[in-house]
Amino acid sequence: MNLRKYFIMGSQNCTGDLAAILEKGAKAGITAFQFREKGTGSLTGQEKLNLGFQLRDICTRHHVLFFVNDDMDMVEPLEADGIHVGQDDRHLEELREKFPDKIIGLSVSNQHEVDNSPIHLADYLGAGPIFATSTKDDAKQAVGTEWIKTLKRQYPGTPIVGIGGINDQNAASVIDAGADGVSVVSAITKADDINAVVASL
Ligand SMILES: Cc1ncc(COP(=O)(O)OP(=O)(O)O)c(N)n1
Ligand SMILES: Cc1ncsc1CCOP(=O)(O)O
Ligand SMILES: [Mg+2]
Repeated sequence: MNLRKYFIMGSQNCTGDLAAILEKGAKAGITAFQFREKGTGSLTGQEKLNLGFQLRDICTRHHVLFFVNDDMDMVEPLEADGIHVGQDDRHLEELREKFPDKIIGLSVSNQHEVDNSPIHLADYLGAGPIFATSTKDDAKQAVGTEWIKTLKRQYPGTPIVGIGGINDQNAASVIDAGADGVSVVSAITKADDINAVVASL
C-alpha cells in the first residue's frame, strides 16, 4: 500500500477538467487518489458515479490506488481499493464487516478521537489538519507535525498520512515527523505545474 503521494479531489476543488488534472498527477507520480465529492457545488447521484468511473479508470491505468471518501455505496460500483472515513462518518466496525479486504482509512485529529476509535480496524490513519487549510470548511484546528510524532509513537506499525495545508514547501517536515505519506488537495488542484509539484512533493 503506497500512500506516499496521496492526492484528494472532487469537482468542488477545481475549475478545470478533473480527468485532465488526475491524469497529469498520475503521470507525475501520485501513488494514491481519493475521490472526495462533497460540499458546495459537488455532484450527486448518477453524475457523481459517472465522474467516479472516469477517475477510477485513470487510476487503474496508472496503477494508482483509488479510494472513495465517506460514501460506502460507491465502493463496490467503482471497484475502489478502499474508503476513507472520519469521526462523523460510517463506523469502522460496519465498514470492516462489509469490506473485509478493502483498505480502510480513518481520520484522527486529537487524542480524544484516538482514544474513542477502533484504531485496530483501520489500515491507515489520516492525521490532521497539520497546517491551516481553506479547502475544508469544517476543518478542525491545525495540530502541527507534533501530532504525527505522537501518533507514530502510539501506533508504530500503522501507516500515517498527514493532511491539511501540505504543499511542496512543507511536505518534508511532515515526512520528517514520521508520516508515511502526504495527502494534498490544493497543492495539486491549484498548481501551475502539476508535474513539478508532484515531483517536488
Ligand atoms: C487521507 C485523509 N485524511 C483525512 C481526511 C478527512 O476526513 P474527514 O475527517 O472525514 O473529512 P472529509 O474529508 O470527509 O470532509 C480525508 N478525507 N482523507
Ligand atoms: C479533506 C481534509 N481533511 C482535513 S484537511 C482537508 C483538506 C486538505 O486540503 P488542502 O491540501 O488543500 O489543505
Ligand atoms: Mg469524512
